Amino acid sequence: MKILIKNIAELLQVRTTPTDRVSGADMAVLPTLNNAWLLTEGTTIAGFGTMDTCPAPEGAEVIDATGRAVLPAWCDSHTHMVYAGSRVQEFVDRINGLSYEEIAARGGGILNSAALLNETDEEELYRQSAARLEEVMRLGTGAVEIKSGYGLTVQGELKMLRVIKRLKETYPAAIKATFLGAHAFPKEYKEDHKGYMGLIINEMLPAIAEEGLADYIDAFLETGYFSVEETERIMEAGQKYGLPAKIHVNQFTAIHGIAACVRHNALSVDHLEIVTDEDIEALKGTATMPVALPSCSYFISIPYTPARKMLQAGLPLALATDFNPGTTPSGNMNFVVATACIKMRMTPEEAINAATINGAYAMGLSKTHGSITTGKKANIIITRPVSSYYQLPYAFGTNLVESVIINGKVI
Ligand SMILES: N=CN[C@@H](CCC(=O)O)C(=O)O
Ligand SMILES: [Zn+2]
Repeated sequence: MKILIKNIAELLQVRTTPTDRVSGADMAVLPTLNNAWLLTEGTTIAGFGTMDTCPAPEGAEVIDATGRAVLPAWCDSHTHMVYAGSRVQEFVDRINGLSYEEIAARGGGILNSAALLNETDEEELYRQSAARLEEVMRLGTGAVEIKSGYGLTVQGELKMLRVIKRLKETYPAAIKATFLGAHAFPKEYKEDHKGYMGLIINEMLPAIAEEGLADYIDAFLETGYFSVEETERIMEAGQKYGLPAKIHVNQFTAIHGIAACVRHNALSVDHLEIVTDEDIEALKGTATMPVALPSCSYFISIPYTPARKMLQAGLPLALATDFNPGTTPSGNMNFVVATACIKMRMTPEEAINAATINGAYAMGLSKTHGSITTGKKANIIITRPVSSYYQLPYAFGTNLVESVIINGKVI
């Protein structure tokens, strides 16, 4: 199957030389073609150019994109979209004055979602999760990472990861699975960290590896959750099974966790609402991608990642949703991009780079996703008519995604 998109007003994120990620000042550059065409063939991008070179391939479906922007589908490198039910009561509790940490200290938060998940059967969990995935694909997400971490038992974690596997097999979006058994200490292990660490390392990990259910390993490195030392053990255990680390860190406190993640060659460090100069120094010149989650800052009213400071230091930055029932019940990457521009003072060019090419890097997909490049996956957003792509973050509450192509098919 071939699709020819022609008369594209602005074709964004056009990369002809291999680019795995962009950093610092380069993030302000978004290579663009005006008055362009793009051809897909099968599941990949077959070519693109300006309209004076537009081909007329036989049998191609033709889409006229007059007045529209076309860009790579979003690459959302951090989600927890496999979960049961919601935490809507905690949302109201926060409105009434409780903080995220206070709710967690009362036994709510992650443990609340874990209790519900363990009561929910796999079929129902799949049904709820598939509906979320379908929604975000319609909003332009073509590649997504999904974490476990609401099981916190061997069976619960396996159930989540099996649901992720089934989503991978069923949907055209690229999906990476991350094992997050180290998301919180279950109540019965509150005073027995060693015991839960043993369960993760000696029981969960081997069972997950046996079924080939995970691509990455994660831990919530935070005061009151997993310490630097515990997270280091988790990363080392993951390495033994070939699972690189993607770590939740610096959401509420900076406790020298980023340097530890870098030492363990983490693929990404995510959240980063609190970032010190030492953290920035630790990230410089490394292969670790910092990932900001502005919808989380928005929803639970915590600081935004200091993007300007990080880009000025020459670092790269990716943007992701953090879609989860507690801190971010939204998987909308369009809102993430807008919020990064509005609240983190990222330019539209920086935000789009962060949500495409750098997002792909943060889940090991930059060879196949994240840019308009011949041979990469045909994962494409066509917008509604816009005066320019600046309208994407500007009109922040409006859905400007008109159609989405994933793996060469209009979804
Ligand atoms: N902070 C850790 N994990 C999730 C939230 C988990 C939850 O509250 O359910 C996050 O990334 O924000
Ligand atoms: Zn998260």
